[in-house]
Amino acid sequence: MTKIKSVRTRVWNWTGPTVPPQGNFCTNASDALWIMGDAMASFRFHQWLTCEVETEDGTIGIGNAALAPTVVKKAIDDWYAPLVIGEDPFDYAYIWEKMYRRTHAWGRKGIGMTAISAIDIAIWDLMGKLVNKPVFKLLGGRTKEKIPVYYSKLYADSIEAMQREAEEAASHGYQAFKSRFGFGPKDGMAGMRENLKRVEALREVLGYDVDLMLECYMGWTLDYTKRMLPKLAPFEPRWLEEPVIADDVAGYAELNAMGIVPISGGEHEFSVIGCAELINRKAVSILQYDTNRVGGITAAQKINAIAEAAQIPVIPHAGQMHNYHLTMANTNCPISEYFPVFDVEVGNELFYYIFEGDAEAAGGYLQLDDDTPGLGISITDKHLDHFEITE
Ligand SMILES: O=C(O)C(=O)C[C@@H](O)CO
Ligand SMILES: [Mg+2]
Repeated sequence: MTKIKSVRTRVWNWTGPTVPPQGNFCTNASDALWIMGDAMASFRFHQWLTCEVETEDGTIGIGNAALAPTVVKKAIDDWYAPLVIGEDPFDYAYIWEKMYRRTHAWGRKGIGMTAISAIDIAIWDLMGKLVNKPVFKLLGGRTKEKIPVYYSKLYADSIEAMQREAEEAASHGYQAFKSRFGFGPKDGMAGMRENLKRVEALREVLGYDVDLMLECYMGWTLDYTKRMLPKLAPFEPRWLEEPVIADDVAGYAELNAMGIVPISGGEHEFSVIGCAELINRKAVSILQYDTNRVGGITAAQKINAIAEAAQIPVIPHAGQMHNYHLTMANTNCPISEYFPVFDVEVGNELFYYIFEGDAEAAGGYLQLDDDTPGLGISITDKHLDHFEITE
């Protein structure tokens, strides 16, 4: 069997045009700081990491990650690549444990686990290519004719702009939509009313026969969320996402136990055991690990089994092919998040400019090809003018 001979990392720094963020476009963890600065400071993904794992026979698997790419690159180059080179990619579970355990003192959450994720995703792409099968066929196969997706954008804006965007999205056949709150604890009662007006306005144009999800991106507090939940309930949100900071697992459990609106989260949780804690403590009703942070496909598939046993649906955070393959192969993953193709804004959509082959939604669904090996993406040179690449 062919062995891994190299791991190549590149940081893709977007230098092209970006859509400037509106004020109050999305609450986030930095809102609690007394000096208000850049509204996008705690989430801007204008850099991306690609990680290519190559075997002796010249086959290349592609992985990627979007968290702190320059630091993750250094971690892979200096620490993780040497652990992987010389291994058989089909020993993926062993390789994962080797990466996890050899760096356990410092690597098990955050940067370290993101590095493991990027390599692991590349190894799955590689395995698919080596056996000429799509990754979802290695994970269990097709559990759905096609994957329903939810439209994920609707950042807070004027009521008219949000209604226009929702109507436009609905006209493309989406049956589920996720919107972002613009106001949080620092905005007091007046901000609460602004939040509620926008949810009401979205229901006004979308009606109540489709799903509406609401995202806080960790910009609220426990107290604020407790006050908001009864006010949101009449609008029948499918879930309230990441109301409080990721470390406040007790807060998630308390909010979820209120049973007013299902609480979702997990996109900032790491590893099998980290997600198992969210599940075991019933901290979330919907688990949303991010595959390129949580530990890649190897970890995600184990988490899927734990979540399924607890009957907690898994809807991975973000678009991207690795998430779609997992969703296709798991009955307990009912739907995928979908970032519409758009000019670069917060950066969620940057992967469309780095890769070719990402599935595109049509009529509210997307499809994976039974005959395309691996994840089905390649690195494109179409937008090279708009990137500064560090190797
Ligand atoms: O898509 C999500 O769930 C995110 O958290 C993305 C981020 O951009 C906040 O909206
Ligand atoms: Mg989210």
